[in-house]
This record gives sequence, structure tokens and C-alpha cells, in this order.
Amino acid sequence: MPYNKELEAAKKAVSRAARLCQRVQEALLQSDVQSKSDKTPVTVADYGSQVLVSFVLQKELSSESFSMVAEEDSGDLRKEESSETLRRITELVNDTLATDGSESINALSQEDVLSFIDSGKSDGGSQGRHWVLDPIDGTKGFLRGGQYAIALGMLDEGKVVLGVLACPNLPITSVASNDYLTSLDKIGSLFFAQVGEGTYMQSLYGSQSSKVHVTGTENPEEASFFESFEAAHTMHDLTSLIAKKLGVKVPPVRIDSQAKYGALSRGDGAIYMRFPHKGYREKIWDHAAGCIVVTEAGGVVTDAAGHPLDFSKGKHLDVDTGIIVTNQKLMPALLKAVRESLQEKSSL
Ligand SMILES: Nc1ncnc2c1ncn2[C@@H]1O[C@H](COP(=O)(O)O)[C@@H](O)[C@H]1OP(=O)(O)O
Ligand SMILES: [Mg+2]
Repeated sequence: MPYNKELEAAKKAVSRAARLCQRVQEALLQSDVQSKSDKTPVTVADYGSQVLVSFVLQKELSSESFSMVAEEDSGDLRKEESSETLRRITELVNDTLATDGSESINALSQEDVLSFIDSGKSDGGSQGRHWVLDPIDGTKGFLRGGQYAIALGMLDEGKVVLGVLACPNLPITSVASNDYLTSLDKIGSLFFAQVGEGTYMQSLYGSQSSKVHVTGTENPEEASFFESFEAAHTMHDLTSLIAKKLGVKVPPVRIDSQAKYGALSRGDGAIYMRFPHKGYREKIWDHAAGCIVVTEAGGVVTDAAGHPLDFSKGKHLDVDTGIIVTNQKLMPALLKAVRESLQEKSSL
């Protein structure tokens, strides 16, 4: 398995980052209403997560040719007014590493923290290897106490060759309906895949993993579909039209972040549709890990015109209109419903 070493390092990195995010989310949810409207916790967790992933990957693997395309950079943190935030991030990262206790490390300095953040400055591209990280995907879900993910992929010569998704609030049991919102199972799920080897899932801090597959259903009437919780992130009216044309009977299951890809990879639902509002450009870190987790589980990920996603063009994905995900059997019918719905909408 050509990427085994990288996959093990990636799993370790996202699991650590997930612990950090969980600590922040727990404190956030216990805090009063006023401090809940303060966005600092998510900022601290976002940067802290990126530092931990970057730190663990470089420690576990040879760091000479380390390249990472990540969502955050240290620009704002270097400003005078951010000194308290930087102090909090550094403390949180060091506390998380110390609690982990798996090895003795010297505490990271504030300068170390800034430089680990900045090692995510790469632009990616079609040559060589690049890590692709979203340190907290689904910040809105994180703030709401809902779903979020730490999403880490790796590109080799422009193709996603491995991906790991840590979903701290995604139950390891099915989330096939909106009942998941009241589920008491908060163990968290970890999905991982490398090219040609299938997709596996385990509980976030467990060690027993099992292979997962997308659903084999051919019948749209049995198919439930996932989409963004946030109406600002996708056109719910369009996806509802597509679902109706396809013959889907059940209401959409709305989940934040790439947890949708994870849930689909184990067959909780059959379809994921994402149609951002005009002008939004998709970033590679929002899809790299999720995409390989689904494709290695037997699913298909394309844009609205049926083209596979191209991760070799830098930080952005140039997708036609939207992103759709399902199994091989349902894809032709889904593409047809998408095409007809888009035509109908443009002729209004
Ligand atoms: N206007 C937007 N349209 C679509 N996606 C967005 C928009 N703004 C942010 N996002 C990103 O969409 C992803 C999550 O969407 P969802 O949870 O709906 O699937 C996140 O990566 C989020 O960024 P972020 O990672 O900063 O939260
Ligand atoms: Mg994101």
C-alpha cells in the first residue's frame, strides 16, 4: 500500500485536532448566550486544529518536501490586536499535546504556532505531493453544537490519493433521517481511505475499523438525500425540485460539513447535492477528503455536468454549477434530473 505511512500519520493528526476541537466546543456550549455570539472560540479551534495537524504530519513524516494547502494563514494572528487570541491558541495546543501524553514534547512557542499555521500556505497544483486541510469544516455547525469535520486529504500528481475525515459529533450509527439531531450517540466517527484500498470507518478514538460501502439502491423512492444545513450554502429550492423529479420520497437530511460524505460512504443516505448560490467558488479542502472517502466506498462524485472534480488546478475547484454524489446505479437518473431542473429554472 503505497500511502500507508502517510495514512497512519494523517489519522493521528486529525484525531489530535479533533480532541482540541471537542474541548473548545464543549466549553462553548456550556458558556452563556452572550459569549456564544463571540466568534473567538471557533477562530481559536480553527487555528489550533491546523497547528496540530501540521505539527503531527511534520513530526511523523519527512518534513523536507512538506507542502500543505490549508484554509488558514497567520496574517491576522500576527497583528497586535490578536495577541490574546494567539496566547489562547498556543495554550490550547500545548494543553492538548500534554493531555495526549503519548510522547514528551517541548511546549510550542507562539512563534512555532505561527510557523505551523504558515506551513499550510502552499497553492497545491498538478505536480508532487500536497496535503489539503480544512481544520474545521462547517464552522456554522461547530458554533451551533452540530456537525463539523476535520478534513485532511493528500494529492499526488494532482489526484487525491488519501483522505481522512474526523467527525466528532457524527454518531457511528446511521443518520438516515433528521432524528440524528436528537441522537444520544455522540461517540464520533472517523473515515479513512487510500486509493485502490477501499474506505474504512471506526469510532473516533477506537481501534477497530470496518470497511464501508455506499448503498446499492437503484430505487430513488428509497433514496434519502443529504444537503447543507445552512440555506446560505446551497439552493434548497433547487435540490428539492431535483429530488422531486427523481422520485425521492423522503425529506432531505440536513448536515453541516463533509460529515455528509462520510455518512454517504457508509450508506446512511444515497445522494448528496450541493448547489451554492451564484458567485461562490468551491475550495479543494472542502471536498478532497470527502471525495476519496466516497469514491473508495463505491460512490461517484461529479459536478452538475457529470465531470469528475479536478483537484490539480490550485486552491479552487472549477465546477459546473454544483456538486452531486451518489452510487453508480443512481447517477444517470440523478444527472438527468439535475439537467432538467436547471433548464426549468433558467427558463423561469
Ligand atoms: N456562501 C457559501 N456557499 C457555499 N459554501 C460555503 C459558503 N460559505 C462558506 N462555505 C463553506 O461550505 C462548507 C460547509 O458547508 P456545509 O456545512 O453547508 O456543507 C464549509 O467549507 C464552509 O466554509 P467553512 O469551512 O469555513 O465552514
Ligand atoms: Mg470548509
